[in-house]
Amino acid sequence: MKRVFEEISDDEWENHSHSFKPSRVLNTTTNPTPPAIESFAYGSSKQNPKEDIVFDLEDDDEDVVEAARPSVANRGRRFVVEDEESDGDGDDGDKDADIAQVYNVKSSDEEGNVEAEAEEEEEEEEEEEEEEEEDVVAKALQKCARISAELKRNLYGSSVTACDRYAEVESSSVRIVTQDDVDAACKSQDSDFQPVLKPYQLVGVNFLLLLYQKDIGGEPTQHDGIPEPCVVNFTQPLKESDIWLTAEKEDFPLIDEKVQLESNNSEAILADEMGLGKTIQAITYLTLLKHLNNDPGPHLIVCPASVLENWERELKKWCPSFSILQYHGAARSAHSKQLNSLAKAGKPPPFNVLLVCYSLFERHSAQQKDDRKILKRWQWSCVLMDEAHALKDKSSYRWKNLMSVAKNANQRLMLTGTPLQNDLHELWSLLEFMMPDLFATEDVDLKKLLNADDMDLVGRMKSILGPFILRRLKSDVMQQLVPKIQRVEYVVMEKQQDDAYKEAIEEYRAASRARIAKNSEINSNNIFGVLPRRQISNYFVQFRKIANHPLLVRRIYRDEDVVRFAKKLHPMGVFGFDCTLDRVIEELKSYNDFSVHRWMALTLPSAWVLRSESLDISLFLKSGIKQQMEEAGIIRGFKAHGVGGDELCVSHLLSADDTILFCDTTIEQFLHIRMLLTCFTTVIGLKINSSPGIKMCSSCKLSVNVGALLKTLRILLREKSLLPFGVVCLLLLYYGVTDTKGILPDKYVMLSAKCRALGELLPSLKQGGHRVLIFSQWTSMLDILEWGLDVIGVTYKRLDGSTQVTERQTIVDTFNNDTSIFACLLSTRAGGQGLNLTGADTVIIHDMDFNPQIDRQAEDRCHRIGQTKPVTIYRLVTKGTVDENVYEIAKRKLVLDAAVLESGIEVDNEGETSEKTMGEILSALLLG
Ligand SMILES: Nc1ncnc2c1ncn2[C@@H]1O[C@H](COP(=O)(O)OP(=O)(O)OP(=O)(O)O)[C@@H](O)[C@H]1O
Repeated sequence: MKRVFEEISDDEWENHSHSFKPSRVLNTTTNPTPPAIESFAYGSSKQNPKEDIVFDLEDDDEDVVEAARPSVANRGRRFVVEDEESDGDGDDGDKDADIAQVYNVKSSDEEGNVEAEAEEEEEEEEEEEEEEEEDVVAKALQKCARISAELKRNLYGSSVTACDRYAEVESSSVRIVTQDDVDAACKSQDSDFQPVLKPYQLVGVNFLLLLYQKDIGGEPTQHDGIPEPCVVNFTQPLKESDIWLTAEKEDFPLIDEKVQLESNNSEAILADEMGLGKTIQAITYLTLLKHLNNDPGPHLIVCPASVLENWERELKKWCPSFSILQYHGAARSAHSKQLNSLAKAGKPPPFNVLLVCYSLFERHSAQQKDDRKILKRWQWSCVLMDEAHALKDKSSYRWKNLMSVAKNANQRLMLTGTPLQNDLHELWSLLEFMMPDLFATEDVDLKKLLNADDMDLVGRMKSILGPFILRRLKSDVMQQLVPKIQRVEYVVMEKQQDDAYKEAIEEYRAASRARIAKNSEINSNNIFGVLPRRQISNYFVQFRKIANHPLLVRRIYRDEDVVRFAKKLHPMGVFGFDCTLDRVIEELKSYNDFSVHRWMALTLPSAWVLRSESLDISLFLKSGIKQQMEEAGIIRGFKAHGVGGDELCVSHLLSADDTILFCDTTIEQFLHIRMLLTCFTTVIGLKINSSPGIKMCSSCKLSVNVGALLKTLRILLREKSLLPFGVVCLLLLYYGVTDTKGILPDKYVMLSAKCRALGELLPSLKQGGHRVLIFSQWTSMLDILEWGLDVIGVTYKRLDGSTQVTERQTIVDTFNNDTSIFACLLSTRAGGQGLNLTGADTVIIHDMDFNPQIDRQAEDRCHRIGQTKPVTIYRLVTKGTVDENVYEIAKRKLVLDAAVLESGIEVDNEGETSEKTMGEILSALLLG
């Protein structure tokens, strides 16, 4: 089945409510058999007897077909009736009548019969549809099984009967390249770097090269003529004749649709466990393609923003001959025009590798559409997707838009340490992306068809997919890997937090009861019958927040306080001078205690604490800028003192009488100010919505008057020093508030059991010479944790989704290299994947996810190649809260994972099944 993968249309875009539908299956205890989806992880343990059956079938396609067909044993009654009837006379024409007769016999009155007939017809139609849909799956598996069998013969040669996966194959018998070839391909005259692959990495590179040689992923008919597996002379370079598509690749011709449709593809998933060096294997592979096959690309590498810099760095190191272009942020703006005109003119791209982020495929802006248009004009040799589990949802914009670019590539290569999501249909999404011709299912509801409990199906898929996917575990390949110790710290709430939790239970219980009282037909045992879905999710999140920190809800600041603060903030235009008082009150009322506190603290004139990579107090003091600012009347009574080398405390910036007005702003000045504000917010880590600087500037309508300030600004801009920017930005935010009432004292940060636990744990870890990564799913929690770490008195860095992409690698490097920094705060989403943070040897999962694989990704930021110390993982669980439920579910899932091997993950907080689980927990909590 051929699919046309095109850019999402405007209509389609409009109709989508969510780009990424979260979906995670959390297997509950109702299923006694561990779902074996993770057995796709290609473990050697043969848990499923069917595996062997399928494996033996490769010499007999018909049997493969049979094996690939979904089991009918558990289908509904109609199938039984139909089978019996067809057995009788085999006449399809009589079938409906016969079925009706069957139902008539069961029915007692005529009317009922008519209804039953109608229902039956409907059922029949549905079942037929279902059957057709099942057929789509069966057919896809059947096609894939043929190719798989062929590929196994080619890949495993004589080992075929004994091997289920490439990793098991005696590596010497299927090698194309050796370390010598790698040396020759990766060497550079300008560098002393010795690119030495570990033995299993060499196997990985050979695997990719073998698949490159073989033709997979196209229509089966194209594979009938698969050449006999070559007797590989492993040290010889590949010959032109061994490779397909080399002819079309010359001079990077623009896409010829005809050629593309007929071309063969090579696809693979490299799924080694996190930290085993997938990046390096993939880069070496691309280098070898150039070295041995004269295939210089162009290659497109798509990855999460956090690892963009790392990719560029590793590419430069392992493949110095490649020219690389990072197409993101400032580099994007600098190059888009040039790339566009080259692409339009049919000229080859000026790079071997283009590095882009997934975000380029997620939005519908004109800019991103234009970017994708450019990408579509070139014929890519390899489109490589890092952390490819990002493509688990085939209905997402990301999947569709990326496919519209990748469909024409000669090869789609996926890297993921967690190839399997919790659902088979998510794995299918990956496979369909990799091999759309084989796995396309159009609108079939895969969720319905791909049941993870169907061991038969799981076994078949596992065996069929074996040759396309290579996965090794750390325990398999790295005997010397440092141990990973898991610890769970149960923490106990003290009165204030406990009260907050109990109050929430009472409030939500009362709300639920009120709804039950209103409607007597409600099923009062099931929360889904009582509360709307969104409410269930909201309540659950509130419980989780309180379990993490009571300041994450508003309980301390009463409505009167909020109104009082609003009256203070309103004249300052904190939310924009256009904003009415009522609107400010409304806004503040929606804030949690911590946010209200922070807003009040930010409007105070004293004791601003700045923290930044670029802050250098001595530079500031020496530069003469301070003096200029004082002379210009911009600062007065400036006092600075360093804390931990990179903090600056500025007090008494201005007296309340000094007014800083901005009026008659020119565009240029406005842009400067906006830049400064953005800079300021970065410097002190202030978060106001997602793009703080912009929001503040556009809404504040700052008017400019302070000529001296602007003069100084110009000086500062010339100096290109970030520090004074931060200081000046402080001035911009100065509104003359002197009332410190309402600010929470430091002891409040220790209100949570988890922060108190950190208060004990962190100093002792520091004393023991350990360094720590602290993960939370919520950036608001990270904000509180920053406060907590300040109070505890340890140094730290922070990385989350709001961290500039260009800053992320610097933060990683600084943390890894500067041992005076004790901790790194990370959001699980932005910091949990791809990063190398081996500078730490301890991971604290502050709040766990339902899905333990998300946390495992986070753990492996420091448990990876390069780690020399044993790694300890702490999970914090607040006793007597939903935290315990989340942990129990995650633990159960981990046991299942262990039973069937490793699995994969994507970060999603509100998947369907977690919704179901939330419902179960809340039913017990509120209705029990
Ligand atoms: N052969 C090697 N020689 C030296 N360093 C290596 C080698 N292989 C991997 N590394 C280093 O090991 C670290 C982990 O590698 P990499 O980031 O490629 O792992 P990964 O499998 O992609 O992990 P993840 O799934 O977490 O993204 C990196 O710092 C990398 O430079």
